[in-house]
Amino acid sequence: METLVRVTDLSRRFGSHLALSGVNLCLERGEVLGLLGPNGAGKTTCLRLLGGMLAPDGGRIEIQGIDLARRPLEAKRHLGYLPERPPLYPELRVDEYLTFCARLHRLPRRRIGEAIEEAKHRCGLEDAGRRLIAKLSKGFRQRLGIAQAILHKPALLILDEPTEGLDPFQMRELRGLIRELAHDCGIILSSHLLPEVQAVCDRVAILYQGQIRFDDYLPAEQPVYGWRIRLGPPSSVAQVADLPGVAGALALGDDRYRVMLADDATSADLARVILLAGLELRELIPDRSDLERVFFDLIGVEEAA
Ligand SMILES: Nc1ncnc2c1ncn2[C@@H]1O[C@H](COP(=O)(O)OP(=O)(O)OP(=O)(O)O)[C@@H](O)[C@H]1O
Repeated sequence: METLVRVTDLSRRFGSHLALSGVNLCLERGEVLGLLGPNGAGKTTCLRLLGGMLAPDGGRIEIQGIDLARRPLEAKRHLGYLPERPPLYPELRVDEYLTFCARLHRLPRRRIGEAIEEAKHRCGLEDAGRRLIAKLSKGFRQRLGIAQAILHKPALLILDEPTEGLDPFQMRELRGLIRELAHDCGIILSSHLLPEVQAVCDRVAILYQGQIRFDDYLPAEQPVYGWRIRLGPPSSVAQVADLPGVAGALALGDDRYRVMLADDATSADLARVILLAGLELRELIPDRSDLERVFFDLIGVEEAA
């Protein structure tokens, strides 16, 4: 494993407001890390610090072992950054814009043409070179934003809310691209959507009020979505498992059960068959993974408030 990024005890204030405090993170090559949190949690601040756009008040960032504060130019050579709003010039054509970015990345002149073709190919922009940026769809603009970030083949790619504002089809395409890019670099992306992070990331760090509250790998397989029920006594796991639409049941004690539904069954179906079987339904709640529990405890409550 090659550690691309190591963040230690990072903090940043804006006036009296502590936007980020005591953040520790690391990222290995090949990993996609999702920074998940509600609006104002500190995601953009964290990514801007990682990208060297903002200086921290405390802590340390190392990119491929290079201290970003001490050797910024050297460290930044290893990173590509897509801000929340891609820095595009609508009056330029795609090739013109990428040539401009290649110069900013200080690519040698003789390598620019080849680097642009490769970045366009990876981002599905092969036929877009002559198109005016003003005329590109939102999905293509995001692709172009990513193309400018990977021109110089960085080891670390930072993507701030990359799928924000895309339609479901564009989102799926961009997720595929992110997974593919992760074959040869490490990626940190931010999102405020749990399913988004679950769909594309290997690991998730939940940021809330400027602090990391959860940091763990996601299971390779999506957790099977289940339900927890509590019935009136007496009841048995066999009664629950035999209900139509129930694929499996596990007794949790005190007439509580974890229930897996067959593919097309819903929680409303479950409630109906329980009542039809003459059982008393006292509780029916979604069975969440640890990640979902943390996320909904912190963020679900916040958003509902
Ligand atoms: N330049 C700034 N000046 C003052 N306060 C700022 C600045 N940038 C961010 N903040 C504050 O820091 C906190 C974290 O903001 P940040 O943009 O990092 O959150 P976020 O998680 O990216 O939110 P969003 O999902 O809305 O983009 C917020 O309270 C925000 O108002």
